[in-house]
Parts: sequence; structure tokens; C-alpha cells
Amino acid sequence: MSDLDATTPDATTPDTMTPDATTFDAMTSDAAALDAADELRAKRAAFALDDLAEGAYLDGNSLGALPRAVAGRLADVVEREWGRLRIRSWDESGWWTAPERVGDRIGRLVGAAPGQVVVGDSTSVNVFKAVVAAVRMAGEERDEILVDEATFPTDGYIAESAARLTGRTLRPVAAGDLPAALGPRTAVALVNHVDYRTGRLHDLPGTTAAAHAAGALVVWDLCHSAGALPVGLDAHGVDLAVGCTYKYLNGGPGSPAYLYVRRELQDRFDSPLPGWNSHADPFAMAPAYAPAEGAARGRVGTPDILSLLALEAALDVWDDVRVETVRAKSLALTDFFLRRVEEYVPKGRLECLTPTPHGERGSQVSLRCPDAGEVMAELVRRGVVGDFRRPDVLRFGFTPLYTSFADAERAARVLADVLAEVPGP
Ligand SMILES: Cc1ncc(COP(=O)(O)O)c(C=O)c1O
Ligand SMILES: Nc1c(O)cccc1C(=O)C[C@H](N)C(=O)O
Repeated sequence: MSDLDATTPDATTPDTMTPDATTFDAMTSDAAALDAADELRAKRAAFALDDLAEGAYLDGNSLGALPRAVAGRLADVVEREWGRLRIRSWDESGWWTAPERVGDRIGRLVGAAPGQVVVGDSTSVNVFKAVVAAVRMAGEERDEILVDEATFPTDGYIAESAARLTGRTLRPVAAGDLPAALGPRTAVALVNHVDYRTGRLHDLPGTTAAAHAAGALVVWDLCHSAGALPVGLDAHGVDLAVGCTYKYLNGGPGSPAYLYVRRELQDRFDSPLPGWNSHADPFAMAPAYAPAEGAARGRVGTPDILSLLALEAALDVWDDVRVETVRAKSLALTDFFLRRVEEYVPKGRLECLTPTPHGERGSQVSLRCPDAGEVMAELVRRGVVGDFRRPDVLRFGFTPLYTSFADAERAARVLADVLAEVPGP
């Protein structure tokens, strides 16, 4: 945890003084120069963000912006595929196989070779499938499930229920302490790759290796990392992973989540929700369940086609983008924003919860102040949209496909103005 109070002051900005107009001009042109050199700058035009000239949308870590192409594609799905082809679309429009097809496209973004990711259901439901299946794979003698103690709540609730259903004990552990906590009793550890509150990036390669050394499995929740940084699921031998698609993947409100099951584990993946869609021969309508091969084993019921195909259209913006480029810009944006906040905001007013080392940072900046609720409400009124997480956290998400350095500059200035006007505790 770093404290903006404790960081080195910039030579041009004495302790509590806001920069003057000339300094502001220079800072605006710094942002413009960074935007001009940005390899991803043309991508912003692919998103519906025209109304934001004066503000900044820094909430893509909660709901990604709308890719323009989605509306036209959805109209086609509704009018032609559903409206005219009707039931023929399950085959002729590729509806039936969309969960695996879209899964492969997400797979590319999280480092999974084709055939291991399936899209459907919510992250919560996929956490359930993954944790229970992992416990079943781990064997009877392993009686403990570990969960990252700062987890996004849904993962904790589901892990607790999974523990009760499978007769295991749930033990919350700080993500950084997991390697030491894993042992012969551990069936599975459920960990968030990036902490939703602080933006801390957890050590996926190290924790996965430690789990394997202990003979345990690990389930990663990628909600706050997929589309923001390279994950390397295959490269690091991850067992299972889940994630949502409405944040950095811009799939839209409630767009379906995904489940990754490493190829070598697929035959042993025994789903706790074996619906007819994951049957080896769904249209046999057989009374006895026989699981499908491959990623399809993670399916449950009929896919949510409208949301799934909106997501597929949203993923087109990634076709010519490397995740490494996105990561480089994400770090540059969050560095830039942190620098500006340090320069503009009087010392002691904010505490930074997001780690400074690049290897420990996701794509958001979380700043703590006691009156964060009031401050964020005022920021939103002035067009700078981040979010507030109770009791005292301001969260700013940076989506490199569309966030500009000018956005970061404006957001830092408006934040400083608001903090100067809102009296504080
Ligand atoms: C880390 C994490 N996991 C899970 C969820 C929730 O997933 P869902 O609502 O898709 O079940 C979220 C956000 O809503 C999240 O940030
Ligand atoms: N899924 C959300 C929703 O349906 C409404 C509002 C916010 C969300 C979120 O995604 C919250 C988010 N996961 C978070 O990190 O706080």
C-alpha cells in the first residue's frame, strides 16, 4: 500500500499548491503527445464515446463501453436470424456452437489454445462448476478449500456453499500467503487474479506452481484481468479459470461469463451442473447423462444467444490487437494518472491502495479517502465516471482500447478540484 502523502514531490509543484495555468498547459500537451504516440489510439473510434469530450469514462472495470459494431450485428441477429430463419438459426447461423466458438476467441486473449474455454452462465455459476469439479478431481483425502480472503464476495459465497455441499472446510487466506498455506489437505484454491477493490495483481504463475507442488488445483477468477493484461493460462499450467465479459471485454451488461478447463483435465471434469447442453448427444434426449468431450462439458442449458452474439461482435475490436500492447498502455496510463494525482492533489488527502510496482498492478487505480462516496458522486456530476466501493474507496478503471491520456489528465484535474471543494472529514 503506498501513500501519496509519502511520495516524492515534483520540483515544479510545492507541497499544497495547485499548478498554475502555464504548468497546466504543459501537462495538457504531455497528455496530447502521449496520445499521439499511442499505438491503440485509433481503437477509441470503435466505441460509442462521443459524448465524453469533457469528461472521462473510467469505469470499464465494471461495465465496458459499447463497441459501435454491436448494435448493427444485434439488429441482424434479431431481425434476420431470429425473425426470419427462426429455429433454423441453431444450425444455419451457428447458434448451437457459439459457446465454444466465442470461447476460443476469449481463449486467445487469456493465453488458452482453442478447445478449452466455453462461454455461458454468470461468473458466479462458473465458480460453482469449477470449484466443485476441482474438489471432485482432487480426491476424498483433500478436505479443505482455500479462498483468497479479500475475494469479490460472490466467489466467497459460492465457495462456502461448495464446501458445505462437498463436505469440505473453507479457509480464507490472504492471496499472498497462499503458497505457504497450500498443503496435503488442500483440494483447491480459488483466487482473484486482480483484486477488485485495490487493483493488486496476484502472482498467478507462482501460486499455480505452489498449488501443483502441494498436489492441489487452483481456480483463477479473471474478471479484472482478462482484456487488461496477459494471463498465460496454458503457459502457466492453470487448472481452471472463470471470468466475466462485461468489463475489459466490453460484452455488455450481463453478457455471459466463461469457464476454462485445461485440456488435460477435461476428461476428469465432472460438472456439478450436468445439463442437457453438456451431454455427448443432446438431441438423443437420453434419460442417462453422458458428458460431452472437451470444453462443451462446461455447458449447462440453452445459451443466452442475444447476449452471446453481442459479445461475439464486441470481440471484433480485438482482432488486430496484442494483449501485450494493451498491457503496456495500461501501465503507462495508470502511471500517468498516479503522477498527475500526486502533482495536483494536496498531500495527505488521498491514500493509494494500488501497488506501485508494475508486476503487482492491474488496470485500475484505487484511492482511499474518508469521504469517497461524496467525492465520487461529485466527480460523476462533473463527467468523470469511476466508482465508489464502500466505505472509502475511489476506483478508476483504465481500458487501454479506449481510455486516452487526455482522459487521465482531465480526471486527475477534476479530482483535485473536487477534493479542494468538498471540505473533507
Ligand atoms: C472478481 C469478480 N468475480 C465475480 C464477479 C461477479 O460475477 P457475475 O455477476 O458474473 O456472477 C465480479 C463482478 O461483478 C467480479 O469483479
Ligand atoms: N456486475 C455488476 C453489475 O451487474 C452491476 C454493477 C456492477 C457490477 C460489477 O461488475 C461490479 C464489479 N465486479 C466490481 O468489481 O465491483
